[in-house]
Amino acid sequence: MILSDKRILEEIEKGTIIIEPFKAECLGTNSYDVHLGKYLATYKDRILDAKAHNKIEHFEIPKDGYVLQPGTLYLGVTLEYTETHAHVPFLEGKSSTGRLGIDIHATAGKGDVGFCNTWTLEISCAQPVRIYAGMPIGQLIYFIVEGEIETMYNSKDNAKYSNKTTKPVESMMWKNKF
Ligand SMILES: Nc1ccn([C@H]2C[C@H](O)[C@@H](COP(=O)(O)OP(=O)(O)OP(=O)(O)O)O2)c(=O)n1
Repeated sequence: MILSDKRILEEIEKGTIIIEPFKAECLGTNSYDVHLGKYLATYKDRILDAKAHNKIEHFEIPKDGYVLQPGTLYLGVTLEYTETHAHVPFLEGKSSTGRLGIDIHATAGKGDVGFCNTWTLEISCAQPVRIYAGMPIGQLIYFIVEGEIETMYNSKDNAKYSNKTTKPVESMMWKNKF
């Protein structure tokens, strides 16, 4: 089950969901709209290696926007810092971004109970498109979780994306043993 607008507000009042900054007008019927933060990043190397620590370069989106090009993976970040202590948060695109040919995640939409951070966006586009810091970019939806949680995401030793940041974070796949 997905939380309704009223239930999201109740959870915010209880402190089990935190969204900063929070604006009432961003609350949808059963979602909350999130916005593009000012930093983007691209990988330094063209060929990525799933076993290696692939380094990224951050840059700021200029005031008059930045044109994304097809064939490049851009890492973005939500303006919003979120904490979700009792539900499973999912990051989804918005129809209006999708209709511009913008994907905001390559494969990872699911968050974990206990995740406390900004969200890294895995951005690609179908054709060149100018994007702007602060534009609506996606939406968070909240699922009710069944059963007790033994290990919250932020308390896991191996929670790779739990260091608080306002910038996009590169893949930490290199920390996995395989
Ligand atoms: N587009 C996304 C998707 C997820 N996350 C955050 C929320 C998740 O709680 C956290 C971890 O996501 P995954 O479990 O999908 O990632 P991994 O399994 O690779 O990492 P870990 O081993 O830390 O669980 O990353 C994010 O910032 N941006």
